[in-house]
Amino acid sequence: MGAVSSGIRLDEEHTYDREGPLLELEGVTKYFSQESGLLAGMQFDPGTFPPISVDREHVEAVDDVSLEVRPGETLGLVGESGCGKSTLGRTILRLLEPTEGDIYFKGENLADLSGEELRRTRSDMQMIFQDPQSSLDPRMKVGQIIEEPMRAHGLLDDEGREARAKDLLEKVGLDPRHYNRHPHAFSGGQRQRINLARALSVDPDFVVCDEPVSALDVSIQAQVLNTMDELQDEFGLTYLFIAHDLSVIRHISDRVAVMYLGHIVELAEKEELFENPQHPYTRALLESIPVPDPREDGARGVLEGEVPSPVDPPSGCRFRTRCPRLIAPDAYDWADGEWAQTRAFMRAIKRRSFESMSAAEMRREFFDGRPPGGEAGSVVEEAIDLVANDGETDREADDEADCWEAATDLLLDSFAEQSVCARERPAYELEPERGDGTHFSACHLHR
Ligand SMILES: Nc1ncnc2c1ncn2[C@@H]1O[C@H](COP(=O)(O)OP(=O)(O)OP(=O)(O)O)[C@@H](O)[C@H]1O
Repeated sequence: MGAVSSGIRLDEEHTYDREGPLLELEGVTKYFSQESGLLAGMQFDPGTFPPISVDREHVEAVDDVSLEVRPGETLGLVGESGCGKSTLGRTILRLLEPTEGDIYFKGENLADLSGEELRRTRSDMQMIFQDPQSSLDPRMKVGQIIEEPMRAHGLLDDEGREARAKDLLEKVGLDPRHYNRHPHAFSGGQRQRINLARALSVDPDFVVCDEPVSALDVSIQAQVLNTMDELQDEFGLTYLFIAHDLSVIRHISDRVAVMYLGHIVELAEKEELFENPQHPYTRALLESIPVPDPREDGARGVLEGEVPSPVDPPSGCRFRTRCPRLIAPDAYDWADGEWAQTRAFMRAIKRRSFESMSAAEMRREFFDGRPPGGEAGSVVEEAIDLVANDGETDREADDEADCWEAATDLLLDSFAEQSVCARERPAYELEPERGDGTHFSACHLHR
């Protein structure tokens, strides 16, 4: 093959123009097994050989994710750090072996591919990473860096590769005369452009972009995003765009998937998701975007508490332990407002967010003096008794802590763990308010 003269696409005949998704995930799950703490995880069982076994814990990084990515679109994947976004991206590209589930690319199950087919599919799916510094070999020249994937896939001859590398430099907004420079001569934004050129050198159809602009100055981010947008049209690209920053996601995405602790909790077209968010987690994320108004303190509805460990994630809805809208357990009768008060009381006890007070003060503070009646009321009274300081003189700190813990356990076991949010994993298709797409929300409020 000679130099590329007829445009930048290498194999237009392989462009995916069929109906249906380019990529489809069915129940994709990725657990990492890790040994639990030394000795703590050792089990001694004389009935087995060897009698000592090591308890393995599983980090449930991605759990049962099903979604599709359509040809030509940008699907944004957003969520707090550690929620499993990168793991999902890497599992899609088979850089990690899925624990369970299937990944279909252009209708083919990736697990069934081998030999030439697998090789071609691998070049069709590329990834760019957050840190343009460490992903570029400082000893190599920019031209070599861009040509490397073409060489690995046996594309073009030396002359053709050089011509294409220079073409690509121009396409990503760099000077082709810088072909012989080393990466250190470039700024962060320029280095990310080099990464783009390298990923595009093999003419992929699908690119996983893992936080590609997070390490860049905000002023540079938009420029790189705009270039990525232009290249998407020219190269016929489909992006899975991973970011924790909602403004970046809003800039680049057509549809947005929100991830929390290994689950997709909401997925909708961009406008629908930003204007009509349905999942309490999405709402909390949107509300925590800093507002550029100095009079706002930015602390509206901000997410409370820590993300639980993915080693032992909550049952049902994984967000329920932090959710301000946890659903009332059906096992009790609740009069208007009683559940909201009880839920707030339960959270305050769990966080120990108030100083010890008398039972009467607690009833007044949390229940306007009228705690719920019936069985729910008995549980509430029992919890109040546990932490109330009535008649107590100088309880030891340890005893005090035990009392709060006992009250927390009682309330969580009696109420939170009985909620449908704890008992069933939610999944609902909703009617969107905007656009004609679909709107998925994993929240039982849509029951
Ligand atoms: N190789 C590994 N072995 C064990 N646990 C891992 C491994 N890789 C990731 N994890 C864990 O899996 C979970 C998901 O991590 P992942 O990096 O996918 O999240 P993320 O949303 O991309 O976060 P970030 O934006 O911080 O990269 C985390 O709890 C992480 O500690």
